Amino acid sequence: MTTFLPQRRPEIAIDFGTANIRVLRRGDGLVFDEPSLCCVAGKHNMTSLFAAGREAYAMIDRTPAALRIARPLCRGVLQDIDAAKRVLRYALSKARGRSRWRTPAAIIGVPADATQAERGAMLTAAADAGLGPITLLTEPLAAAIGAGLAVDEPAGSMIVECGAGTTEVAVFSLGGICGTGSVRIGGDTLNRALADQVHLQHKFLIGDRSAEQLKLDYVAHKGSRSAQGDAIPVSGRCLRTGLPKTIAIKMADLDRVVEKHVAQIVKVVRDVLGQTAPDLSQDIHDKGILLTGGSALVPLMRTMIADATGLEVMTADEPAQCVAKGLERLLEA
Ligand SMILES: Nc1ncnc2c1ncn2[C@@H]1O[C@H](COP(=O)(O)OP(=O)(O)OP(=O)(O)O)[C@@H](O)[C@H]1O
Repeated sequence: MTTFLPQRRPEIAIDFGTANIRVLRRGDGLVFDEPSLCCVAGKHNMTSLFAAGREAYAMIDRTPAALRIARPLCRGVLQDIDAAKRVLRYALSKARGRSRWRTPAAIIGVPADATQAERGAMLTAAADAGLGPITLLTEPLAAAIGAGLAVDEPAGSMIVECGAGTTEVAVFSLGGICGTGSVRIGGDTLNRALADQVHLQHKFLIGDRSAEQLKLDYVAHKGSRSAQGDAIPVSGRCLRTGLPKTIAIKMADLDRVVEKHVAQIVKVVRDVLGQTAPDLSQDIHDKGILLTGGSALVPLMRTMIADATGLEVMTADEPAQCVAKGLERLLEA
């Protein structure tokens, strides 16, 4: 695994995701895991940090005019350098503990299809936040290592890394990536699709956090044998009356939205399989496909990919932590 390591041994690694940021410290493992957003006060280039991470998450959809929620990443890549710097500085200050690092060498995960400009933006934000030499590592590779796949072997293996902003499909052999495909959709896009469904069908508005909760309730309902009824309550504002209300959303209506969402991911998986060399294909046929990332827990993900490919599809243990676990293994190597 030494092939992935930079020249100066990194002290920390960062899984900077659309939904969550996780910081790993060499020797200590995961030392920070919070939502990757911040809340800023003021306008234009006269802003100051009001809150970040978990505290800022609690403020979503509840900010007065003087405050604004800023998300560093959108669809898996950096969109707001200023917010990225603030969130990174906050995460590093929390992760530092009693360590005395100054400009620590770091590994940061990025999507495999990130452009040079997107990689450059991440390097700039990280350097401005006080990080030293930075090595960018593709997230699917980190996820595969974290999930325990033998990526160094001369045999093909495939993962689907299902994040909040992006979903990446990758085939590995001999420590390298032999094929990739991606679609810039993920858990956040699904939340929006669910909120749109509620809006269109019920003339009812729900906020970002309610949409996330609706999705998590749907997942829990699907997974629970004892779940009662075929509807999930959601709170928001009725557009007909303008009043706050709680309504019930039928599971069948949510099934249709999730199915449409997962179908886009299934298409990418099939495309990548269609471009994979025959021997690697055979290996994947023997080993199956592994799902990683928090959105791997979306119920139809496993079954729809299995049905469309005829392959065994497994979900990694603690899928949301796979990138962080892979980065930790590289830090300790
Ligand atoms: N039980 C669950 N069922 C479905 N989705 C879930 C569950 N738990 C978490 N998620 C979703 O997983 C996503 C977060 O996963 P993860 O932390 O892997 O993404 P990320 O690294 O922030 O995103 P990206 O890699 O796209 O930048 C969120 O969209 C969240 O709603």
